[in-house]
This record gives sequence, C-alpha cells and structure tokens, in this order.
Amino acid sequence: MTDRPTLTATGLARRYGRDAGVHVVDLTLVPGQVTALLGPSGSGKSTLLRLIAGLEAPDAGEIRLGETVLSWPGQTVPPEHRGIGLMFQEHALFPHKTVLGNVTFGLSHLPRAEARDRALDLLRSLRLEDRAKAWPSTLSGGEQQRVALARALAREPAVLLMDEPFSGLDASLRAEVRDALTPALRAAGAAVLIVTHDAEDALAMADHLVLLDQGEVLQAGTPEACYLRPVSLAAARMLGPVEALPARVDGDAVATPLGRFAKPEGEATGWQLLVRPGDVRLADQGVAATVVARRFAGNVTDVTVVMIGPDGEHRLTVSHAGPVPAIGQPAFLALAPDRALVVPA
Ligand SMILES: Nc1ncnc2c1ncn2[C@@H]1O[C@H](COP(=O)(O)OP(=O)(O)OP(=O)(O)O)[C@@H](O)[C@H]1O
Repeated sequence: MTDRPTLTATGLARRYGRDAGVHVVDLTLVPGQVTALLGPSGSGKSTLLRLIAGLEAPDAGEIRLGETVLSWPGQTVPPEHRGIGLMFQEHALFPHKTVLGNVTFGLSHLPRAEARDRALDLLRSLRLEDRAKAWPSTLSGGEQQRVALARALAREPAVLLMDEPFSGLDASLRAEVRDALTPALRAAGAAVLIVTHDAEDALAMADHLVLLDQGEVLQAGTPEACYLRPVSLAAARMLGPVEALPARVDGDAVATPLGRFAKPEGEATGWQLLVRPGDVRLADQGVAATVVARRFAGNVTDVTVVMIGPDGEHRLTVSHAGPVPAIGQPAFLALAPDRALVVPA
C-alpha cells in the first residue's frame, strides 16, 4: 500500500446567516483510520462534509491533503480533482451494470484485467465475490451498500467521505453491515470520515470521534475517552442518556447527592455530577433513596428513585440487572468513583 496523505482542516468556517453553518472547526483525517462525525440534525455535519468534498468553498480557514491546499477562502479544488471518494445516503448503483461492472466503472484508466482483479479483490474483502455477476436489483439493501462501498474504494481514494451510510438499513441489518464494513474500511488505507447522527454507529466504528453541535466541535477523541470523560453535559448527552445532579465545591472535592467525588482540575463557576443510567448500582448499603417507579427492560430494570438531600429532592433513573425493590420500598445507591463524571455546570 502506498503512503497516503493526511487531510487537515484548520480554522474552517462556512456561515449561513448569523448562526447556521460551521463556525471554526479543526479536523484531521488520518489514513487507515475511521473518524466519525456525530451531531444532531442541523449541527453542520453535511456542511463540513461538503467543504471537505469540495462542493463548497469555506469563508475562512483551509483544507490540505498532505502538502496540497485543496480549499481556502472563496476557492476550492473541484471534487473530481481532490482524490476524495464520496458515498452518500442514496448509494444508487447503475441498474444496467452487474456488480462487477459497477465496481470497475471508475477504473477505465487501468488495463481491463487489472481493473477486474482489483474489483474482485475488493468484492472478496466485502464478502461479495459470489455476487459479482448479479444485477443490483437482485441484491439486498445491505449487499447494495457493500457494492457502493467497493465502488468508492476501487479508485483508492486518499480520503473517503460517507454520509449516513447506514440510514437506509433496518436496525438488525444495520449492525451486521456496519460490523462487516469496518475492518474492510480500515484495511483499505484511506482516511475515512463517516457522518452520522447515530451514537451507536459512531461508537462502534470510530477510531476517532468528533462531536459537533451548532457548528462547533464540542469534543474530539477516542470513543472511550468521549464516553468516559465527557467535557460537558451536552457532549455526554450526544452519546446516550445522562442525568445531571448538583455538585457543591467542598475543599478539593465536590459534594453531591450520591456522595463526595474528586473535583476536576481547572476553574468553573459551578460543577455538576453526570450520571449514566447503567453506572449507579443498587447495593446493600450506600445513599438511601425510595423507589417511585420501575420499568422492565429485558436484561435490566429501569428503576426511578427519589433521594432526599440537604438541598431538596433528587430524582434519578438507574438501569439495574437483578432483583429490584417494590415501589415505595427503600433502595441504596452506589456510584463507583471512576464512573463519577464531574463537569462544569
Ligand atoms: N445552503 C444553505 N443555505 C442556508 N442555510 C444552510 C445551507 N446549508 C445548510 N444550512 C443551515 O446550516 C445549518 C447546518 O446544516 P447541515 O445540513 O450542515 O446540518 P446537518 O448536521 O448535516 O443536519 P442533518 O443531520 O439534518 O443533515 C442548518 O441550520 C441549515 O439550515
């Protein structure tokens, strides 16, 4: 595999009106790594993707691929000259070409036999070799998705941009296709950017995760770091349900309704404790609470409890595997110190 360049976006901005668009964003896409860009609707994901694809020019900042400048204010190298592959939601295959014909389509610059070999290698890596002669209309949604990916990878792009690649698939197929594609994506050696609003897809696929909200990067890092050490309530919420409890500074600790925890370094006007439903356990001893609601959810039960603290009542929902006290009964709560997420309020 040849060495492929890294894509670097620095100080990138594209504004629509006063607030919309992307504000100042830095992003690095490394060859052989999958970066997931996660954000709610309207957060600027598609805008960022269009800027990187060269479909739009930025208002400020620049995009480089290795040493080559691809975009700068008001200017952009056109999409077809950027060495960037695109796979958008509507992954329309050519209906009148076979699977193999679809994958070799962009390889007319290669001798036929070489194009065919490369396409067959890719189809093999995506477990599609026995569908090479099939027509697209005879493929399942998941197979069509994989053919579209093979077609995008065939040209060996330095960067591959994928916009909501799994949005057309139902939940069970989605996980299967995603888990089949991820190793093939890494092996292809391109710098991959996946745009998604699905936290599960992002956590499952990404080497590097970027959380985008209102046109700004809230946090970037490994999925584990973003999940276990969120920088704010907004960042934590993007990766799953979380509740906030008050935290009062007391020396070098914070006092919370669930106990005392270390105060993070740094200054803030106030702090809060974030709690994910699976991180609090019902234990034999701990913080006293009363069960006010229970909901069976398969391998866990979601238990809502009320705790009475010096500063009033706090309600919390805990996902607990195992026996749960009846409504109205006492329960004792325990939060492991390494699961205490104390962030600025
Ligand atoms: N061409 C445009 N003209 C004006 N406003 C735009 C344009 N494109 C996007 N916007 C605005 O910029 C913001 C970001 O839009 P963008 O499509 O990038 O978000 P997104 O995160 O991709 O959303 P979704 O998940 O719904 O596709 C939105 O407020 C949108 O209305």
